[in-house]
Amino acid sequence: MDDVELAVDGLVKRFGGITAVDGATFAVESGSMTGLIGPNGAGKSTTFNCITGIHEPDAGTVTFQGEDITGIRPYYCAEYGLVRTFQIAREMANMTVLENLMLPAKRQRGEALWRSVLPVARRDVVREERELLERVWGTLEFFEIQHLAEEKAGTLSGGQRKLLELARALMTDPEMLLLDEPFAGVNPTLEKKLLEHVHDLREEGYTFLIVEHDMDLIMENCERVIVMHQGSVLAEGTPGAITSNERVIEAYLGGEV
Ligand SMILES: Nc1ncnc2c1ncn2[C@@H]1O[C@H](COP(=O)(O)OP(=O)(O)OP(=O)(O)O)[C@@H](O)[C@H]1O
Repeated sequence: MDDVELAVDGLVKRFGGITAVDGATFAVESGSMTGLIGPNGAGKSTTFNCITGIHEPDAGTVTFQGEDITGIRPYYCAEYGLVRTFQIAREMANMTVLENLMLPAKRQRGEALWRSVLPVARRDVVREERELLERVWGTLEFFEIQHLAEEKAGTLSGGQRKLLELARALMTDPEMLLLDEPFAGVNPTLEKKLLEHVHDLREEGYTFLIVEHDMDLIMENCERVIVMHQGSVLAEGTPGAITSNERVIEAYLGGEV
């Protein structure tokens, strides 16, 4: 692998008696679009949560751009440039699309913290707000959802919400995005659009790791695929190699999907 963006090594996460992730080891190449697949309960979401600081792993390491980020809190993880998309939570649903995009960008700047201790000229605040709004509108335009700016997030369709989730993640200025089922419940037209956006962003240099149950979608759009099974990595390779891998076929035909 030329340039490793993210490396997960011997990751373990237990919940009481359940070992959700059991020694997962894999690497994601910079600028790649990599799929993380596996039968239900394979440990994909828990792996995402351990990488992005939502869960603290019981063992193993997470290295991002050569730095050990194991166990750091989600906020710091985003500061490093590594973010995962989140479903729009209930409190976000009552906010407009515009407000939903303003919030992560403001948080990223640690606004409240430094403003409370440093005197800031009013014109700087105004300039920053203007720049932020320009970024928000740029992002809305990129995703072609300007017309939804004043809509409450809770009123959006499933597909529009997925666009908003991706847009929100982008507002934190990431370098790598972890997408957990970004296409679930999205109609084919919006799915195509969403995929185009992801490919455009990839061409700009973003790295993607995507958990998705739609196997065809992963195989058609990712250049590398990691297969998890029972908490560890069963296989890793190109879509062609994965599709014909006997162990992968067995894991999927084991009646778990
Ligand atoms: N917070 C938790 N508490 C207890 N057990 C959990 C918790 N989170 C996950 N698990 C268990 O860990 C295992 C792995 O779950 P995980 O959600 O990571 O798998 P997954 O591959 O993402 O599955 P799916 O494709 O169904 O979303 C499952 O047995 C699950 O029940």
